[in-house]
Amino acid sequence: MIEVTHLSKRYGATAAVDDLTFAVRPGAVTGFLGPNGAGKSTTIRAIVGLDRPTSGTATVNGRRYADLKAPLQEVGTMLDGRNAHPGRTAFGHLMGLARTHGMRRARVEQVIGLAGLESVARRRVGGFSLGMGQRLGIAAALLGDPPTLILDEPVNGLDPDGVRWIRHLLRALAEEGRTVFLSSHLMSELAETAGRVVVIGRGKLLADEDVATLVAETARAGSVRVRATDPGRLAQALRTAGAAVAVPEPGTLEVAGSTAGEIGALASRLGVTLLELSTTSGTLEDAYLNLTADAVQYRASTTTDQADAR
Ligand SMILES: Nc1ncnc2c1ncn2[C@@H]1O[C@H](COP(=O)(O)OP(=O)(O)OP(=O)(O)O)[C@@H](O)[C@H]1O
Repeated sequence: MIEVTHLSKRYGATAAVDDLTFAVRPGAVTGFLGPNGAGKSTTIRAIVGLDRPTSGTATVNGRRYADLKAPLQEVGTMLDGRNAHPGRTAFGHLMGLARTHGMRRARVEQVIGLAGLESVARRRVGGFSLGMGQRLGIAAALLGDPPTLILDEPVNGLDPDGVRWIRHLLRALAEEGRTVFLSSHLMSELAETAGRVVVIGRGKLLADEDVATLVAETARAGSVRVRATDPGRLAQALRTAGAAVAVPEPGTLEVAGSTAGEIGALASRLGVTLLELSTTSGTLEDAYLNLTADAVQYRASTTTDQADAR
């Protein structure tokens, strides 16, 4: 379990992380989302002891990272896929890590298999594609067979096959009872992988929820697209019934606050023939953009304010 409690980190006048509190539990993949500059990397660096918080704490299984006896066996991290020496082979890089942490060659072979690196294990890391570098970073994170994994933007640079691979791997690791925490600035990347999401903006917590709850909330906020023989009459009746009706193009209605079934029944009562009736549920991406809209706007207006002040 990862626990972040009243965590704040300031860089001069910038509050990169501002009184952030959340917990990441085992047995699920938890996504860590926020727009660029929201404070995700700063939070992760505080969790793994690379940044000293201005105030508050970040612990893994109740202890600060610096106090962990065998960090590699307790927390697997991937903060930057490209931290291996370019002149080394993938195998050499992993073997070096394994030796300094008292791990056996068999484990190195195992993680090379898990990360799908068999065919390139003897090649120099300097010639690796971004995706291969990410796989190597994940292999290194898994080396100590840790119960907790923290991955900063692991999907970055992976092709569709790689994305599918990492989704399966992370879900399987969570199903084994591990704590899996990964950051992204794209909801779409996480929606199919994570069971839970922690969303931040401007260093503050915006949401800490099950993805299923977010999906349900988003679906409720969806709308119904309607084309009908007498759209004007149908629109009026819908408005009278309390629905919000927009007309995106002549003859087409966009209805919120009424289900497709209710609209169908109403049209039938009015004797209006429906030509189209389709539900458009809001996407998780929409929910995320709504959540973070203020954070992004704030950043944009701050830049403008600064420009105006000059
Ligand atoms: N070492 C530093 N010195 C000064 N400011 C910093 C430093 N590191 C981060 N910041 C600032 O803190 C804020 C949060 O940055 P952080 O990198 O944690 O965000 P992020 O959510 O990881 O963003 P991204 O998705 O772009 O990686 C930003 O305004 C950033 O400019």
